[in-house]
Amino acid sequence: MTSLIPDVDTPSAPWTGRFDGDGPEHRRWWQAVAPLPAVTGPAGAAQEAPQPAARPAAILGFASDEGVRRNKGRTGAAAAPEALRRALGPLAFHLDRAVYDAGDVAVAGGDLEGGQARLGRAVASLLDTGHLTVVLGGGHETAYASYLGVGASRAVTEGKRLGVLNLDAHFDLRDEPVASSGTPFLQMARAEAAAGRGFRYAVAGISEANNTRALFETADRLGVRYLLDEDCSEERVRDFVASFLADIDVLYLTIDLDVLPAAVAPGVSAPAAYGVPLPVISAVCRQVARSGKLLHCDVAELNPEFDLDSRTARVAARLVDTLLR
Ligand SMILES: N=CN[C@@H](CCC(=O)O)C(=O)O
Ligand SMILES: [Mn+2]
Ligand SMILES: [Mn+2]
Repeated sequence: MTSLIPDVDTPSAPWTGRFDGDGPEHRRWWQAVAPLPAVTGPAGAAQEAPQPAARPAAILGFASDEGVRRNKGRTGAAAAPEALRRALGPLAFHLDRAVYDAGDVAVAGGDLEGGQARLGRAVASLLDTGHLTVVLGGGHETAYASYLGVGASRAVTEGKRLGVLNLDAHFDLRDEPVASSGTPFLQMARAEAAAGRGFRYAVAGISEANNTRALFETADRLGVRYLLDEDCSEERVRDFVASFLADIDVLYLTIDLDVLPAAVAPGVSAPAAYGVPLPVISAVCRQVARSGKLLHCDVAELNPEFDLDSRTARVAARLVDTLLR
């Protein structure tokens, strides 16, 4: 099968999960996900099912922890796309949309920038062919790769106002000589300025104790909207997200799993001492899914090496499932 997206270098691995039967009433993710079909290629399994109404989703893995390594964190996130597919596979499939797996972009030999460029081209091509794109990171350097795709998509280049909503304990606005998992949103701010566009960036879950005064000053200078972790009640976050959504046309949502409490998400580079409760994060995902503005999303920072009973991967899988409802 010819790939729609030449920049993807690893073919999709087969999805697996529990088998309860072939009928739609038994369907789980592993049975519903189909390889991304070529433009004129044979129909995938998802096309054999009754045609769902919603925009098809396309999943891409970004197998990278080069950004985490450069940011002096705990490496291992390069194995996350595989762990996330393994956690998604057994989930019961209740979605009203087709889901395709477009494979992985792997960062090799420390070439983070090359990998980000390739993922960006793949995302832009999938967006421009009508998909809701979902990237399974990768360290949070995934966000800049995602942005390259979103920023190059027709939706954004033709004038839709883009908003970037980050659920994260960290701003990731570091001003460093090299790109890393700590720099993606400053890179975006600069790229948006170069494109003559405003940068609309909001973060929920910021840990005051884990972001220096310099980072808060950068956030203020860039007009970043943020909510501290201790202020993330369900109601406050709902209002925060609603007011952000009101000012944009299309949303890129990025979930850094270290926004969750360490007991819920132990498998990350920097586990959160405080963290935003899972029901709040899950409510944001439902709110965003219902808004009709979600253009692209990703989950980042899963490190399977430090996970316990795949707890973090299971939580991430459930959030992805919620986002695609
Ligand atoms: N992706 C970003 N990570 C955090 C890491 C913080 C830490 O290691 O304590 C940051 O750079 O701020
Ligand atoms: Mn973080
Ligand atoms: Mn982050």
